[in-house]
Amino acid sequence: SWLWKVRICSDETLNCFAFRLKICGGHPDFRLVCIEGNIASGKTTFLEYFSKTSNIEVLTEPVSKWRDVQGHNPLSLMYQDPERWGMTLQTYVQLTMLDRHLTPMVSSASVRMMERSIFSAKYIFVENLSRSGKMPAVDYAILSEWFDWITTNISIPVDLIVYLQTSPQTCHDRLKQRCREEEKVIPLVRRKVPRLDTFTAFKYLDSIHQLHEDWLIKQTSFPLPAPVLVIPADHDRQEMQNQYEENRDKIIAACFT
Ligand SMILES: Nc1ncnc2c1ncn2[C@@H]1O[C@H](COP(=O)(O)OP(=O)(O)O)[C@@H](O)[C@H]1O
Ligand SMILES: Nc1nc2c(ncn2[C@H]2C[C@H](O)[C@@H](COP(=O)(O)O)O2)c(=O)[nH]1
Repeated sequence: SWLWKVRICSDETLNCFAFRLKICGGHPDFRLVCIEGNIASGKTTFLEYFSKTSNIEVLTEPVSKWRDVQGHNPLSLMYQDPERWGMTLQTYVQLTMLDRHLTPMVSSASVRMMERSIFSAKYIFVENLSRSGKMPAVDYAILSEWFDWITTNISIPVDLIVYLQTSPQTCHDRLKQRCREEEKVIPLVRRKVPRLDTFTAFKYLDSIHQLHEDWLIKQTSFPLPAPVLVIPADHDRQEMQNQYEENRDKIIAACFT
């Protein structure tokens, strides 16, 4: 029996055990709040504000990984040719968002705020590529099987979704202001051209907006992994900080009910 005890305590067994625990969802000792919203709706700004709170740990979207994976930029490739590169980007988004969900806390905080989720990657962005005819059915089917396997076999607890609800016009204006390199291929003016642009910004932002509304407000499209707290986010910076403060206690309380 001592040999069995030695085997149980051997490193590879413990590592394997820890891995299984991680995959099978050992109960995390923190609450997770996913901050959802359209492109340029103010999620990063929201997280920057709450990152100053001692009891909250913040995880932003791994956009830097999508812009540089071993020297490749799948985000840029997708914007330039979504039919060819949509699957490539979404496969990597799904991997990196799963990694985000499973990343252990690095602090003693009891609440983690995470920018978006593996759920919005699938229910918003993959769905948008598919519905706009920019993702072949076979790609959509394979991504969906991957997503279903992951969410069936791996525990991915979410305690609250905060939805920063904006109008597409507000996001359009802020996107121009931010001016991210890869997004420059999105024509930021409503162009009247005979053929449809790959990404006519306003149409793109409006589609992404509608998918958020269907999922988080009307609740007619996909299941919700957690309750939703809606924060109107079209206001200016100062008013948004007031909104953040007015909702701070509500956010924390919702995590522990
Ligand atoms: N309330 C606001 N009013 C005006 N500009 C804002 C506001 N919140 C954020 N911004 C600006 O809009 C752009 C997008 O904000 P960001 O927080 O990066 O959005 P997201 O993370 O949702 O893409 C940034 O340039 C940011 O400085
Ligand atoms: N095709 C996808 N694009 C995505 C996804 N998640 C984010 N994004 C894009 C949208 C923006 O260009 C950029 C960062 O998003 P912000 O909302 O922070 O501006 O990445 C996705 O799953 N698929």
